[in-house]
Amino acid sequence: MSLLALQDFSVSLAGQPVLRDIRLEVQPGELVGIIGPNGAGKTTLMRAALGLIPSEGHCSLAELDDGSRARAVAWMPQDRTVAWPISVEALVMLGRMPHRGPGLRPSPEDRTHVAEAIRRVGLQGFEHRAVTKLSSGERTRALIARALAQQTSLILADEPIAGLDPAHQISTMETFAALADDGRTVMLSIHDLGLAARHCTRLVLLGEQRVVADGPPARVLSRDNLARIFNIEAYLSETEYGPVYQSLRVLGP
Ligand SMILES: Nc1ncnc2c1ncn2[C@@H]1O[C@H](COP(=O)(O)OP(=O)(O)OP(=O)(O)O)[C@@H](O)[C@H]1O
Repeated sequence: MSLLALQDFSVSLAGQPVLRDIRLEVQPGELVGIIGPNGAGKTTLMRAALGLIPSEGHCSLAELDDGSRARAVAWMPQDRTVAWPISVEALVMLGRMPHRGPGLRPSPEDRTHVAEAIRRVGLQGFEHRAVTKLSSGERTRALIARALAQQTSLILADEPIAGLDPAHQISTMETFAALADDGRTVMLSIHDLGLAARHCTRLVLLGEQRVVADGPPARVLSRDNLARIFNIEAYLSETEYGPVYQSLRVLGP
């Protein structure tokens, strides 16, 4: 059974339709990249699926009560603001909140998950640094660690690799791929179509308020889809490293 299933799912913002009749079912073991031009509705799709903004139609997550949803789904928003100067360790520990009662001290298991999440994003040695004193990429990685520490079946992440250096973009995508290999599900929005093609098991292309294409990266990143939705021509080839993609040129004015 899929944890995330959307049917006849529509969202309007300020009276304007943004997404119409979305049908999307995500299975365990998938690393799903949500792609589409600026304004296509990637953030809106994830926020509405989480119930953060109103929607119409069916969303399986809406059937969960708040506590169950917090134990089932981790959310990493695009806004990386952390208002308080708490330590990296304390920020990542917030990911454990759904697993223990309010006011209870972290268990050894909580501490293990936090340490492991910090290790996975390469922030060992930063545990006691205030989050407000991190670089923007380091703060992004701390927020990814918070989502990892939550130990959920599903992670939704809004442009998690934006602003990361190349090595950390790759290692973050590899971390998500490893989670998917373990039977968890990761759905992320992403503008880097090269990394999307290389690491995602499935791409969902949003455009014209709908799902334009949904499937393996090579099929979704077709010449026609790239021209019609992104207005670009690109190079895409299957290589010994997997699919290699490069945007080449804008097609029209
Ligand atoms: N609060 C809001 N009120 C009205 N319209 C909004 C609001 N938030 C977003 N929109 C509009 O909804 C559409 C989808 O926005 P959304 O942020 O989901 O796009 P996106 O695909 O995530 O874009 P980007 O790639 O730029 O992050 C856009 O046209 C945007 O202008």
